[in-house]
Order: sequence, then structure tokens, then C-alpha cells
Amino acid sequence: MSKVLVSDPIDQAGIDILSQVATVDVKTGLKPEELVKIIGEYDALMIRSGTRVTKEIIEAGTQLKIIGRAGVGVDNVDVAAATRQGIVVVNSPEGNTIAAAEHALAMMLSLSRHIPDANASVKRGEWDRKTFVGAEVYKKTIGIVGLGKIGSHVATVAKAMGMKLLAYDPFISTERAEQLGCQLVDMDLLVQQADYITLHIPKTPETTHLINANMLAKMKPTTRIINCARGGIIDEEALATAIKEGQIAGAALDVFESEPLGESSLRSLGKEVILTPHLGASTTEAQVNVAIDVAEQIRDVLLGLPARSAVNIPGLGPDVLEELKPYMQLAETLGNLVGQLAGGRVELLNVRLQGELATNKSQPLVVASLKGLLFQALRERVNYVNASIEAKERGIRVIETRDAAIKDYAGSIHLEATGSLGTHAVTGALLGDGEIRLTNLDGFPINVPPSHHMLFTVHRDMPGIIGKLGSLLGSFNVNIASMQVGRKIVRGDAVMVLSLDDPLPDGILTEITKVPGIRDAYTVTL
Ligand SMILES: NC(=O)C1=CN([C@@H]2O[C@H](COP(=O)(O)OP(=O)(O)OC[C@H]3O[C@@H](n4cnc5c(N)ncnc54)[C@H](O)[C@@H]3O)[C@@H](O)[C@H]2O)C=CC1
Ligand SMILES: O=C(O)CCC(=O)C(=O)O
Repeated sequence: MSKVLVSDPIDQAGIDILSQVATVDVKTGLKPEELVKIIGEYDALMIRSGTRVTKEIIEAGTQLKIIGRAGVGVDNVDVAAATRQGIVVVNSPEGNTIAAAEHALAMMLSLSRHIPDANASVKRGEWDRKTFVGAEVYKKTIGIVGLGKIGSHVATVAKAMGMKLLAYDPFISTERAEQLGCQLVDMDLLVQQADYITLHIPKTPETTHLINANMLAKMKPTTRIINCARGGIIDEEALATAIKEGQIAGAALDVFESEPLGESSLRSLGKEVILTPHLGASTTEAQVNVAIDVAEQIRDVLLGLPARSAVNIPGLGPDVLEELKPYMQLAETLGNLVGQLAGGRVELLNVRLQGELATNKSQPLVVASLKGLLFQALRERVNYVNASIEAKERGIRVIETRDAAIKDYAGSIHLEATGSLGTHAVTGALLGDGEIRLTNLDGFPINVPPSHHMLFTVHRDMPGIIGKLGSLLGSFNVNIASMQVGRKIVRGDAVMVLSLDDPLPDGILTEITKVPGIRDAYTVTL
């Protein structure tokens, strides 16, 4: 049975799902060196933001197949190291969207009305109404940085509260922004005009210290900043100085450059600063959502199924996956087959996606073809995560083409590989019931299902050859399960495709090519 380590607090709903297929150990609060010591025993690791999954931990995780982040941000996982090792990294892109958006909105209102400090003063026995005079958000301008899932929900609610909406997001269309009632502007204009600035972007090299002394200097003295995205997007020292010097009115932060927050000048500031300990996703609802979402993906991967929200398998989103799932196996089978026909060292793979597969969404089929192509070399070590990297490192050039006009089947895949045994091409499609059919081999039309042991010959189409080959295989005690001949013209060149019950014994291929009329013979194990 597989073993899963849960190293951060996760809702029981997730543990219950994992327990259907694995032994689950919940060990929270482990030090990095403790995690390195034990991770080698586990097939999967499930985390929240508390565990930092470093390269060292990943390298020690020799059995790991999947790392599941019960949340959105995967900046606490060395995704590049995981990808290199063929480990799928999944997250829950939507499970905590509402929780994080509501936290940002709560922070904005709390900051405007000094709720945390007013509450603390009443609890101390005071009744001070003068100190806590606040500001309304109605008719004020909110500048939303990052108009993705969380930013969009913040926009919807802020609009309903009567705010004017500006947004900065270089990857969002004007139409989408307009739908949300936002005016797309550049960052400079946003910081100059906004009364409230709320951040909803990932932390990347481009966004690190996006809000720095220079940006803070452009803001109005009444501006308040909210960060419920990631620590480090704001330069905390510059922020503390700007607030102390009255350059801006305040800030509400849920995330910090270093968590838990240690010594910080932000702690000593008064009611103009609100700090929460990374609570954006901490609602009962969000924790159930993310735990179920990620646990289901871990369960699926441990059962050999694809994950719907893998962050390191480009293009394999849930909708795409649903559409392509039947074709992924076809692409892999064809890749494996053509790789063996072309000989071990393939230099070039042409992938032609035909019919309904001739869309940009079909890119994962190219990855699946590479996974199949590399299977003989790498066996279980190649997967959808590392197939492209492994191919690149082996110097395999990949050319993708799409041809919507080829409609012999609804969708078909044509692979042509050039390797040490020359160039070979194979085409395959799916029947209505999802069964795979090989429909063309090196230009010869065929119609055969793939099987475990196969033999292909190229021969002259002339009487007697099939009988001679059958007798030869019989003399080696190899049983033929099925056989088909494909030819373009009568008495010209032809191919024979045989499904065998047994693997071919060593040396028999040479015997086969000695049969008069047989030019070439290839054996393949799928
Ligand atoms: N405080 C908490 O507990 C939580 C924090 N988060 C964080 O909130 C952030 C946003 O999450 P989602 O909305 O789910 O992500 P998302 O991926 O839906 O949206 C992010 C948006 O940022 C935009 N973006 C990327 N780079 C940008 C740049 N350089 N400048 C401006 N915009 C840029 C993208 O185009 C995208 O629209 C993430 O950092 C996530 O980790 C998410 C959940 C809970
Ligand atoms: O797991 C958590 O509580 C943090 C959530 C978060 O920051 C995220 O999902 O990006």
C-alpha cells in the first residue's frame, strides 16, 4: 500500500480520502532535517504553507510521485527540482478563493474603521470614540493589482460597495476587466490614484518588492495598502518608514517576507497597521475545499490516473484533461511503438495532430508522445512531468504540426521518428468505444489494435511469404494471435503486422529477414 505524509494541518475530509488508497501519517511541525530523514519512505507529501519543500527534501524523496499543496501558492515548493525528478506538484487553485478575497475585504474595512484597535480599547475598559474616527470606502478608488480569481471576487464586492475600480494586470484583457467594472491602468497611475491598493498576484522575481520606497512615494497620504497575497511583494522596511513618516495612511498585511513574522518595525506601529498571521485561507469552508481537492488528486495519481490541477504539467487543466484523456494513451502507445521501430537513439520526432486534435489545446498529446518514446530508456522514471525535459536533454528535436483537414477519424495522431534504425512513421486513432487502432505504418494502411508483443515485416507482396513466416515462427514455438497485411499496390511492397502470444526469442529477427521476399523485420513490446 502507498504511504502519504501530511506535514501541515489538513482537514479530516482530506485524510479520509487519502486513507482509501494509502497509509496516512500526519506529522506536523517537523524540522527540515527531520523531514529529509523520513521522506524517503513516502509516495506522496501533502502540505499547506507551513512546510518548505526544498531541493534537499525532494532529492531525499526517492519514492515521491506527488506533492499536494492544499492551497494556491506553490512558492514553498521547489517546483523545478520536483519537475526534474518527475514528481507531480498539484494545488487547489479555487478552493480558498472566496476565503482570501473576503479576508482582503475584511482587512480593508477593519483598517478604515480601526476595528482591531477600537475592540482592544473597549476590552481594556476604555470608551474612546474620538481616536477611532474612520473613513468610508463608498465612492473611494480601489486599485486591484492582479485581476485573477481572488482579485476578481474583490472587484465584484468592491463594486457592490460603491467603489471606483482600477486594476493592473498585464495578462488580463480589457474586456474581462470591463466585465468586472474595472478600468485597466498601468501600475504608476494605479498607485497615484487609489485610496486603497490591494495585492492579488503571485510572488515572482518580477513582483518581489513591487511595492518599494519608490512606489510608496507616488501614493497619496490617504492611501491604505492591503496584502493578502504573498510576503515580499511589499518591501516591509520601506512600508514601515512610509507609514511612520505619513507618506501613506496605513497597511493591512496577512503575509510577510519571513513567516512566522519575527522582529519587525511593523509591530510597533499603531492603529494604522493591522497584521494577521496568514489567515487568508483559514475558513472552515476553504479548508474543507482545499483538503478534498488536493487529496482527490493525490489519490488519483497514486492510482495511476492524471491530476487535474498539476502546476508542472503545462496545459493539463481539468477541462483539457477531460477532452484529451482518451487520446493520451493513444499518443503514449504510438510514441513507444515508433521509438522502438526507429531504434534507441531518436534524434527527431515529428508529431502531427489531426482532425479534431488540431488545436492548441492538444499540446499535452505531444508530451504524452514523448513519454511513450522515452519509455524504453527510462521506464517508470519518465512521466508527463519530466518527459519534455528528458527529451531535450537527450537532444531529441520535436516538431509539432496540426492538420484539421485530415478527417479519416474524428481525431488521429501521426508520429514520425528518426533514429539509429532510420525513419519510421505510425498513425493511430480511437474507435467509438475508445479502443486504440494503428491505422498506418510507414505509409501502409493497416487496421490493428496494439498488443503486448508485435512483429512488423516489410516484404514483397507475393504468394507464399505469409506461410513461410508462420512456419518459421512455429518452429521457434511462437504462437501468432492475429495477423494483417497492408499494401499500397498489388505485388508491390507490403507490411505484415503480427500480434504474438510470446516474445520473439533472440536471433529470430535475422532468420526472418533471410526469408526470400522479406526485406526488414522489427519486433516491438508495448
Ligand atoms: N493569504 C492567503 O492565505 C492566500 C493567499 N493567496 C495568494 O493570492 C494570490 C492570488 O491568488 P489567485 O487570485 O488565486 O491567483 P490567480 O492566478 O487566479 O491570479 C493572479 C493574477 O495575477 C496576475 N499577475 C501575474 N503576474 C503579475 C504581475 N507581475 N503584475 C500584475 N499582475 C500579475 C495574473 O495575470 C493573474 O490574473 C497568490 O499569490 C496566492 O498565493 C491565495 C489564497 C490564500
Ligand atoms: O494554507 C494556507 O493556509 C495558506 C493559503 C495560501 O497562502 C495559498 O493558498 O496560497
